[in-house]
Amino acid sequence: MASTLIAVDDAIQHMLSAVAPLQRIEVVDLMAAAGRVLAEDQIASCYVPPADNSAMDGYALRFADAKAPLPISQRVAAGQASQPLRPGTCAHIFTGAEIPLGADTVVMQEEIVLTAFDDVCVPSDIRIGQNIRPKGQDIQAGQCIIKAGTRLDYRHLGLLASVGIAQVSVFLPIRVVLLSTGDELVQPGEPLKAGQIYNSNRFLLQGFLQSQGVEVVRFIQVRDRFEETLTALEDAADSADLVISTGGVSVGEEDHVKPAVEALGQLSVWRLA
Ligand SMILES: Nc1nc2c(c(=O)[nH]1)N[C@H]1C(S)=C(S)[C@@H](COP(=O)(O)OP(=O)(O)OC[C@H]3O[C@@H](n4cnc5c(N)ncnc54)[C@H](O)[C@@H]3O)O[C@H]1N2
Ligand code: MOO
Repeated sequence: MASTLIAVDDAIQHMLSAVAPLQRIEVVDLMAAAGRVLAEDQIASCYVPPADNSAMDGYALRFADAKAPLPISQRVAAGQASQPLRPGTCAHIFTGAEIPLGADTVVMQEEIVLTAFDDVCVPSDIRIGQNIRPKGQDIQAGQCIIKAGTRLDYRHLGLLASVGIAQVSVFLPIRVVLLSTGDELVQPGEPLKAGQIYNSNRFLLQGFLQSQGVEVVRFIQVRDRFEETLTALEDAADSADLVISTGGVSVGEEDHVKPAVEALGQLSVWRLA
């Protein structure tokens, strides 16, 4: 009978080719988006960092001006807008603050010497561009930062927030009904009588499905009766995108899932190798 068995990979291919991806979409706040699957590519509409900023507390200046003592013409802290730098001067600047237009170098405050007039003298071994985090170093505007189909985790939330995205389109979860068949099944927590066995499949499946972001909308347990199995399958199909049943698929008199499926539709994959 080996020739009637279907290889697992073939069965998976067969089932995948028979279904279409669900396209139900909703918009959720970023805080509620962890674990959800993105429905659209996410494009950055701004740069990160949004402007050149200082990696150090110190003095921003034009590299070309660095040889002479430089009077301090402005003070810029993080969160403040800066003014264009007056030629021949420097700006007292703090970590995270925007580099004034015209400045191209930052010297740490530990490395400078103040003259008697509070002008700033910088060492001779500075490099142009030092201690500046350039605009767009992390992300460029227009760049796709996350592709549709990505399941969002905490790292994606941080990335989306960094470009100011507050809401995202995500797919609604797949709705699954779990159907356990078998007169012998008992829920954990109940006493186990002769002939009975604990329903472990339900917990295994439900736990796995939930970990995959699937919504288990209902659990049904049926006894080994044809009518009961038929009714349960019909009910389940009404409220679910997918019904997963366990048990009742052998070939004995007590196995009603196969005839019930055939009575309601068609069985297209049967007997796996
Ligand atoms: N002259 C010196 N300057 C600095 C020294 C030093 O030894 N001498 N040490 C540097 C080191 S090391 C560090 S670390 C930083 C620490 O500075 P801050 O604590 O002021 O930096 P942050 O406030 O953490 O900002 C860094 C950067 O990140 C941005 N930021 C801050 N919070 C958020 C947030 N919630 N979301 C997004 N981005 C955030 C902030 O704007 C800055 O660009 O000091 C060096 N300086
Ligand atoms: O070394 Mo800082 O103090 O974390 O970048």
